[in-house]
Amino acid sequence: MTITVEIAGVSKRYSKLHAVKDVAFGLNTGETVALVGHNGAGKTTLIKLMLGLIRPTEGHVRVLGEDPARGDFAVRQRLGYLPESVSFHLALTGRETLSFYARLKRVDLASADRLFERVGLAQEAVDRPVRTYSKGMRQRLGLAQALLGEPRVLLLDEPTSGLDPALRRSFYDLIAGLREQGATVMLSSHALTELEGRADRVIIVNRGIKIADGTLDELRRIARLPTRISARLADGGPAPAWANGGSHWKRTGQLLEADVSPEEKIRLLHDITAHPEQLATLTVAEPTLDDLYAHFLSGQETP
Ligand SMILES: Nc1ncnc2c1ncn2[C@@H]1O[C@H](COP(=O)(O)OP(=O)(O)OP(=O)(O)O)[C@@H](O)[C@H]1O
Repeated sequence: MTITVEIAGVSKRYSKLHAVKDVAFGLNTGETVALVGHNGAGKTTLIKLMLGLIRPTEGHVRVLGEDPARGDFAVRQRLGYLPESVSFHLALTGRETLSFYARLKRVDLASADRLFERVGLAQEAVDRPVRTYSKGMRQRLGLAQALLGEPRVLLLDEPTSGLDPALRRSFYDLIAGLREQGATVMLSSHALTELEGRADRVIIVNRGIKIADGTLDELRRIARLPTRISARLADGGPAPAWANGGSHWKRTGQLLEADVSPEEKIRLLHDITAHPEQLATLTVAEPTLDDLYAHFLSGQETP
């Protein structure tokens, strides 16, 4: 794995306000990282710093080994960006829009054309003015623009907001393909549930400070939140021994539920599954990203 983005001791101040405060992290090739936080937490500021649109007040930012604020064309060419709200010239067609950005990035037009298929914009639509596009089609065009020149680093600000579930899925499929090709993808999002299983790593920011950074499993280990085990007993049989031991089972009819610590979990599951004939169903719910997010933010002041 090679590091593609390095943020070291970075702060960004606007007069007295710290939009970002002493943040450090690295992003690697082939990694999809979610940047999450409340409104005003500093996500867009971090993305702007990586794009070189603003300079840090302190610390340094490196993208593909260079300072992005220097405006090095070779770096900009390998950096893709999808802003939170894409706004295109409504009178231009999809093809004209993409050609415009392709010229700016010095990408040949034939490869730009192939992006329409990749993002799922039908040929019938590409020669229509953007004015006639739905929100999802505009987002696809935005993504095609971000993918121009096969970027090594892709920064996506709230990429799935306003998209329907089918579009979201196809969007994440595309991201998975980019990850396989070794691109670094950072996406900021409020949609925590959909990030599970899709982001390799999650960085949580609050009031400009990084408060958590790790894979979902790592964050679960740190947070030590309980796992919920729900077991529905088969009708007619005797109550299993494990249901009588320990005081944490809550029983509603045939349904038994308990919140158990990471240490207890394996032992209990072992006991429960020793007699599968006694069970109708068994569900094991690990803490979700929503739970972890609430945990890491608890006790913190939020904006
Ligand atoms: N150009 C600016 N001048 C002054 N303050 C700014 C500027 N840009 C951002 N801020 C402030 O910095 C803080 C972080 O803003 P930022 O836009 O990075 O948050 P965010 O996490 O992207 O929020 P959202 O989820 O709402 O997009 C906010 O308090 C914001 O008001």
